[in-house]
Amino acid sequence: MAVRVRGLRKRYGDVTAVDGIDLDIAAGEVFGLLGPNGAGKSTTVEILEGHRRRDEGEVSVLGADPHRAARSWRDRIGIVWQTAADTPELTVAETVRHFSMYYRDPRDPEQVIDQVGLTEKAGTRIRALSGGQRRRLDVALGIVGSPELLFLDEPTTGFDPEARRRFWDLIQGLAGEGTTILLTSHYLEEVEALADRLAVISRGRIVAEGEPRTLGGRAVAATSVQWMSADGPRTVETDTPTRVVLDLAREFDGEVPQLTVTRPTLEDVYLKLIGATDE
Ligand SMILES: Nc1ncnc2c1ncn2[C@@H]1O[C@H](COP(=O)(O)OP(=O)(O)OP(=O)(O)O)[C@@H](O)[C@H]1O
Repeated sequence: MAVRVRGLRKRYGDVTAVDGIDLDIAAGEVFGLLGPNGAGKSTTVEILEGHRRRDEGEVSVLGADPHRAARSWRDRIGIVWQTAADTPELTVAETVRHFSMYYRDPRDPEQVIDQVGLTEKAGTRIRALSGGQRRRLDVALGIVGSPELLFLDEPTTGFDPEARRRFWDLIQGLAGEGTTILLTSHYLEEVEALADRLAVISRGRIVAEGEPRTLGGRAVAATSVQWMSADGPRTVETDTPTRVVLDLAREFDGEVPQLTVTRPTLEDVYLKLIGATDE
């Protein structure tokens, strides 16, 4: 296990931010943490990173308690901070090179800059980067130490669609090399594209956990079949969509006009899950 958490609790005064979380993340897994604003995602991640003290519970990250871990442990994890680089007058290349020197076994800075798509901006000062470019630099600084475990807290906020796709390729590449990744995101399609497993967290508790494909009974939920009948659009919710389509094909004697067959999206399931705990 790369990450093992049992009974994690954290309070800020009257607010219980994390209210008894259990979590297992296997080595090499990409794990997604989803939840609405204020659900407790960042608090959980910060505790796992060793940047926040917990009130209760057991936490093991790469075999150590993050709160007591040594310098050598820190070398094995990567964190994508929101605005890691505080060096506005340095260039992209200088910053990545500078950060790489903190690690025992860094990646080649030039290659990292290329991986995040900043080669053209390598000679540009940080202060002259756009918001999305800065975020890409944050990602570069998170991976330059070749971490075994990478924490990505809302990594693609502010990315344009092309940069987001490129980032997904990068993450899939890192996962392919065996990097364990804990990702939080508000973009459901991002978690669906990247995560092997995910947990939905709401009000400090995990309300569902599983593969994106099957979360919250998604794979067995009723399927919606829609088509255009002579009287207008029709929709049927069914557990046997194949049978419905076969019957329709027979009825129309061939192509069914404007036929669509849809299962609930991850977003449908997610909204239902967090809605259920809001009542
Ligand atoms: N330093 C702090 N002091 C007091 N309360 C805090 C502090 N940090 C977080 N909280 C509260 O704890 C709860 C959980 O916050 P947290 O940042 O972990 O949520 P989150 O799921 O990461 O939210 P978001 O999606 O908005 O980033 C919230 O109610 C928040 O207001």
